[in-house]
Amino acid sequence: MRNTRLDSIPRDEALHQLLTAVDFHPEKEEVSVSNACGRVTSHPVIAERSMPPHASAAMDGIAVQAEMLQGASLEKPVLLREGRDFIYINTGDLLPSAFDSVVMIEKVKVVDKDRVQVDEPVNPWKHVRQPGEDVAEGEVILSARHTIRPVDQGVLLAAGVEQVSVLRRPRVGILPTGSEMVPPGLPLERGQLREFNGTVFKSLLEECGAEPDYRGVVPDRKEILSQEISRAVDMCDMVVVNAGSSAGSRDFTPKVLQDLGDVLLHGVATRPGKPVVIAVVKGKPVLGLPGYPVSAYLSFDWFVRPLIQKWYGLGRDSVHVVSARLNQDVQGKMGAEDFIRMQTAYVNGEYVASPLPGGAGVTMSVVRAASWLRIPQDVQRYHAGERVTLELVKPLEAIRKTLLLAGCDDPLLDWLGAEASTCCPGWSIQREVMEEEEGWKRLRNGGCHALVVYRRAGTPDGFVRICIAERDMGWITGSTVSKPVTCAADLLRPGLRFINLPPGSGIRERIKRMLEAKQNVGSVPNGWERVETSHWKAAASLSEGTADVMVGPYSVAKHYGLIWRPAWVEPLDLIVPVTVWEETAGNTLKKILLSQAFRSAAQRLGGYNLSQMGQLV
Ligand SMILES: Nc1nc2c(c(=O)[nH]1)N[C@H]1C(S)=C(S)[C@@H](COP(=O)(O)OP(=O)(O)OC[C@H]3O[C@@H](n4cnc5c(N)ncnc54)[C@H](O)[C@@H]3O)O[C@H]1N2
Ligand code: MOO
Repeated sequence: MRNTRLDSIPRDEALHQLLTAVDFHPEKEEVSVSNACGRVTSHPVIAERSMPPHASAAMDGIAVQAEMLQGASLEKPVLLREGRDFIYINTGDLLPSAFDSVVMIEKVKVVDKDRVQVDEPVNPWKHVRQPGEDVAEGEVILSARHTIRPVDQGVLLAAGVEQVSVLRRPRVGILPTGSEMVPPGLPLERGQLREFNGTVFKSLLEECGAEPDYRGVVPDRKEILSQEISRAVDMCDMVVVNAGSSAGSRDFTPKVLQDLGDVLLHGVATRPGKPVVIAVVKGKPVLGLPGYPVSAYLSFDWFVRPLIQKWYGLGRDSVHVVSARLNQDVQGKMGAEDFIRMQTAYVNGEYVASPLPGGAGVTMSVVRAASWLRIPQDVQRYHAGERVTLELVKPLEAIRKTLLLAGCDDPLLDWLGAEASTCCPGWSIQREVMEEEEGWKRLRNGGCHALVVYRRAGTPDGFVRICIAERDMGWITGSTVSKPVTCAADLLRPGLRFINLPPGSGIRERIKRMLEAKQNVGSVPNGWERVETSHWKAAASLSEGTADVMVGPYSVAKHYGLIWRPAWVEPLDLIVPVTVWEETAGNTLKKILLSQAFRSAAQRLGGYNLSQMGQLV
């Protein structure tokens, strides 16, 4: 029987239950300091030797007895003979016991092969590093439970420590489940999916100092899952089972864990990430994390990372936040804590943010996110214009170098972003697809740096218009259509499944006008309300045969090998406020638009006239 009722335990409470149910006593092991980066010390570490071990020169020059230079002046310089009164010495050299100070070479006047002259006195121990100046034998150099960093490796070696006692790394079993999942490197057949959460977990585990044990994909068979979890529990200190944690007919993880040990809870009050199972088997934590990649990623952070911190007895990581103004309303779900992936940029001296589209299956939303907006369980909605606290994923410096473009979609704009960092190091471009009217509002409110439009009309005062390219738009059909589509009226052909761009997109308006001009007032193609947010995504549906026809740029048709018939040519312009255009952000845009890399990308994509690229129009 399936379990269709999930708990709704607040995340903090779920974590508390997990952390109080398990106890770790990691063994200690000795590792060589050169391999100790990232390891956690088991004891305080004491310096075994002083650094420097002996008095040594801190500057290049001559070693002298300070006494000899007493009273030296311009009028009465002191003459010194090499070997008797001084020796030449270099930074770091041992200071022979006959000397107590160093005179910098700049202050030494060479008289002849054996003699030098110095015309000022020197204090005893001047420019001499005393034994133990850096670290003295017996000093505590690192505390217990300290994560060793590169600089710590340096001090350990300096202090004569070659082997350091660290806590054993927890071995964490990774068990991706699903008969349709295929590990990286093996060919995929239709109906199969690439298993990638396992790799994400593996790297996250390495990042937090654990030893991942990727145990391969477990098929959807209850007995096998049970066997594999048991084995993993025997071999590892903790186990992460991925997918099969929800209410599907093949979601066996909760049941299997119940049979093998104690299930503490099944279901946390979060979106995404709800179907988490937390269990203890033979005293070891076993977590069933949801399969959707965003949910998997988040729930790893909520539960696995703190477990590893508990293993080592480390404190929790601090979260860096920024306060930003919301570009639009953001809706949470009743009774759950929401985690929204946010685009974040710095426009006209202010941080602004908008939610990224996509559900828990859209990994790209996490890839693109600069920050997270956490909506607590008791908040339902944040409003446009409201200031919210965002948890940073990218450093503020990267956010300050992010150009946010609103407006229409085109594959060429992906390449504007793709080439941004090549011609302007550190810079990136984020886009938000929206209708022109909405885009103008956004631009005027300072919610983005620039607006991409497909119509060339008058440019209001205070803005400049730059041509990106002219694009060839056409009627695109896939292999499901035998007779090509060559005009708007053809879209009405019975049986054709059209795929559209979101309301407000230029294509919608133009097709409507074209149909009206042909006396087709009120008729729309079958599938008019079926929407994809980008030309790429619409073309992917045509290529897979789940839609028959779309209207879009030549570039996507070419990429997918779809049939393309010309419909119209339109400009792709960028509207930028003068205040932005004349600042660093505007200069960066200019540089990318005029770069050879961007031009070459447009030529590769095909279907663009580049004669005015990057010019004010
Ligand atoms: N009737 C209900 N259906 C679902 C519910 C629910 O409460 N009632 N919850 C939904 C939510 S929320 C989530 S999250 C998913 C998670 O379910 P599972 O943990 O059982 O995951 P699967 O269904 O096996 O996988 C879903 C999906 O995730 C991708 N996936 C899975 N494993 C991997 C992997 N190792 N690497 C990459 N991608 C993976 C894949 O696209 C799967 O199709 O359930 C909803 N359903
Ligand atoms: O819990 Mo699911 O992870 O909401 O998407």
